[in-house]
Amino acid sequence: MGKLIEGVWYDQWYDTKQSKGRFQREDAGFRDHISDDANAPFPAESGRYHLYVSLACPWAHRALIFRELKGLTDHIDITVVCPDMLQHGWVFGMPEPLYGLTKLHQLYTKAKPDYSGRVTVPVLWDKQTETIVSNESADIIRMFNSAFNEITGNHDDFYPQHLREQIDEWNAFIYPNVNNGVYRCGFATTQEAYEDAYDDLFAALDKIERHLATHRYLVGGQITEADWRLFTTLIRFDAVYFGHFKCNARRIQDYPNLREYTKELYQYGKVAQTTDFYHIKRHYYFSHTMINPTQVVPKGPQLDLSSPHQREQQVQTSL
Ligand SMILES: N[C@@H](CCC(=O)N[C@@H](CS)C(=O)NCC(=O)O)C(=O)O
Repeated sequence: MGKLIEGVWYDQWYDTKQSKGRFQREDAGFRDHISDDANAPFPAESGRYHLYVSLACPWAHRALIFRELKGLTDHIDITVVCPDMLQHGWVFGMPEPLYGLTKLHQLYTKAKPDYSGRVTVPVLWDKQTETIVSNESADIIRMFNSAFNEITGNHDDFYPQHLREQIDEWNAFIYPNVNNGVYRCGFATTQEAYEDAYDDLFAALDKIERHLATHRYLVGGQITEADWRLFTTLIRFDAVYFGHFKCNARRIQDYPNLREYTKELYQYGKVAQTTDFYHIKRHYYFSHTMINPTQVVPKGPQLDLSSPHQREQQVQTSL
């Protein structure tokens, strides 16, 4: 694990000394946008963009899910990095297809030779101008949601105008407390920082559990972006965050509504095929050697994600 400083790679762990042991996620460095306007700098075009992902990473998983749901698999190719992220950061098992690079940080310096910052997935690459359009999953899923609609003919909308305010509210609550909340637990280097993050996380999950007792989804009776953003953390929770990140007040299995909701989303469309528990467990347990120095990866837990979910009955009985 490391970062680029003025284009040079340094192998270093997150610095939590300045923040009293608290993990603080860096903002993404590339924030451009693909648009459905043909004259935009990055216009939507079939075959022009390439997505670099890790199957382990919850942020990259959002992008993979939207690529599937929005019918983009024939229009945007992907490269999957190795689950092991060690001294070189994210690396490719085989040289990646566009330039034969072996490490993801080489792609960042190809886009910006003096880049400073962390080298993260997902990365949305423009083959034409040979640069990174965006390495921010929150932006990438918005682009996938609408920019390619004319090309794919898929007009499913996970961020509909009339629900935007409520979706944004849930996102603003779920990001610090849940999505990043599990990392705030796992990467904390002081007891106090860990306990604060843990309390925030379980207060948030308890609140979402109560909400899901009377609402099938987070917002508006339909699956939205807010659900998919929550899902990629929930699906990793029992396998990784509960043990490895010490998020162990309760498992998702112990929350009846969250458990069935997670199953419903997992069973939706081709979402199960975007979820890879080998990569998920291997990445976290093998890469974070300061948390798990033996690099032993647990065999369990055994999860039942495929039995029919009970969401209809659950929501009806509590109304
Ligand atoms: N804000 C980014 C965060 C992405 C992110 O932090 N990805 C992690 C993988 S789960 C990563 O690549 N970490 C490498 C590092 O921090 O060095 C997004 O949502 O796209």
